[in-house]
Amino acid sequence: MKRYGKEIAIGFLTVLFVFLLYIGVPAIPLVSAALMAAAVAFLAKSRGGIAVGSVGKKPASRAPSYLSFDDIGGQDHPKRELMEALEFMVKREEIQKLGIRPLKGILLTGPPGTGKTLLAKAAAHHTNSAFVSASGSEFVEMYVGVGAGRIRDLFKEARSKAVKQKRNSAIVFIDEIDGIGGKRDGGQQREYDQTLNQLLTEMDGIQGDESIRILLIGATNRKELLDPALLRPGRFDRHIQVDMPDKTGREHILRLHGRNKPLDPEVSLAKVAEETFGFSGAQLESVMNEAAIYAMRDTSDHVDQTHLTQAIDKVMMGERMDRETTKEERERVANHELGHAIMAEHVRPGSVAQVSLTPRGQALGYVRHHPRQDSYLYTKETLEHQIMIALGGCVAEELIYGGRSTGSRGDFEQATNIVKTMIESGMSGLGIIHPQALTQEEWSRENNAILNELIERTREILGANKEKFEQLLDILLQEETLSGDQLRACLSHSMPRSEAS
Ligand SMILES: Nc1ncnc2c1ncn2[C@@H]1O[C@H](COP(=O)(O)OP(=O)(O)OP(=O)(O)O)[C@@H](O)[C@H]1O
Ligand SMILES: [Zn+2]
Repeated sequence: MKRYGKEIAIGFLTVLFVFLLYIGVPAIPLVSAALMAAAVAFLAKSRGGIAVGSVGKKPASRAPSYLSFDDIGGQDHPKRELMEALEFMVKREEIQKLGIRPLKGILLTGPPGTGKTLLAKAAAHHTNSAFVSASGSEFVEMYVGVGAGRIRDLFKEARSKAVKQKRNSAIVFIDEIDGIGGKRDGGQQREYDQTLNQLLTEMDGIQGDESIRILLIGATNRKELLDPALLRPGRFDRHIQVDMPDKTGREHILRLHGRNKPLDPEVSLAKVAEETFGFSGAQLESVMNEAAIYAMRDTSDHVDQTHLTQAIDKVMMGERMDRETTKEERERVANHELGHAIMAEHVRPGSVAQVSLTPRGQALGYVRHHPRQDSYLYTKETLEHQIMIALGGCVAEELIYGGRSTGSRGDFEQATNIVKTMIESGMSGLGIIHPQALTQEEWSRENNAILNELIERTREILGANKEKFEQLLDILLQEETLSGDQLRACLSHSMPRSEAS
């Protein structure tokens, strides 16, 4: 009915327009023409939801204002667990009849950028709940009492938003909840206590029979820091682990973020997934975005595989820098990187993809390894090999220049992290231990023992290959990059110098 009304209105205006023209009133046609235009605009708008200004243009594909579980890549396990837990909210009456205590809190734990916030938003959509959120980091510097007030307001806001949106439930999401519910010791203790107490009070106040059901979802990447009071039954009842995506998950995430981009038909996202071992969802989103930026720089209207490869490097290593380096610096960096690369080929033949002297981000050079298989278990041998690859840079500098430089800081950090894993996994001389039972001194003694032995082994291997450094250095300095195949060709047989270039 309504729609016909508009058609009739237009018809009427048209007749009026022609009539006015016919009787020859000169000023009026202008007015009626304007009226006509307005009517047409109104009609177009009411039909397609598109304003006249954009008729003819391709309507921008607008993202829906909600986020569903289908918009989250990978993470099948956390998604399933979360949906199961949410049944408690959906099937309220059954739960009440059976006298089951209402689910009050779900804790999502896992590394940054893995989609915890997305999961919380999808949970709100799935249960048709209002959604409010805050971050624990907001609370850290607050004056006494302010934090507690903010928590109270947050829950109040959740209830009133649900009423306004005519929903009968609300989800309160607190990211970095360790900022509020951190263990009660150290510094700003009084404020922590008040804020945390308020949060506990709010949680305890959640009833199963309220007209607006509240669910608290917390996220943290440091669960061990949380106050045990938060983890007691009746508070955060469910803990869901959200991990880094595996290869299939990575491909799924890449596909989701590629939906709004013109990808070249030849693009293989499976390959990108393979090469992005260890990337979080947030980093994968970044890869897709950066690839599109590279396509724009190339004035290409498609994102192709080389754009994606460039984007992986950028997200992994940072933007390519035009840094002025001296000849001596470049040589040292080249030898350092060759140390990593030769060591890598020694312990994992075929693993080096490329050695590069292009400064990126903080690094003056880098070695790109072929993607590894996703693996979740590491043997002592693999961990030792990883440490030796990390130490290869500094050992090479020692062999060639007789000393280290500051360029190995990151390598040492990586090496000591792996040593920590080894000690904690009972692979050290200390046997199976509880890590917290070790004193600082015992830690560093064991750490040094392991590292010194591995430095020695690295030195032996690289020392035996010393002449290869000279041969490879020339190519690397000249070409700025050295492919894995070039490296392997040189290592497998003693290449005369002339063949190297
Ligand atoms: N599984 C995923 N599927 C699709 N996109 C993802 C996924 N994980 C992360 N992202 C992308 O990364 C961004 C950040 O993710 P999100 O904020 O959910 O991570 P988080 O785990 O909450 O991280 P933090 O702990 O840093 O808050 C998202 O907006 C999205 O673009
Ligand atoms: Zn290094």
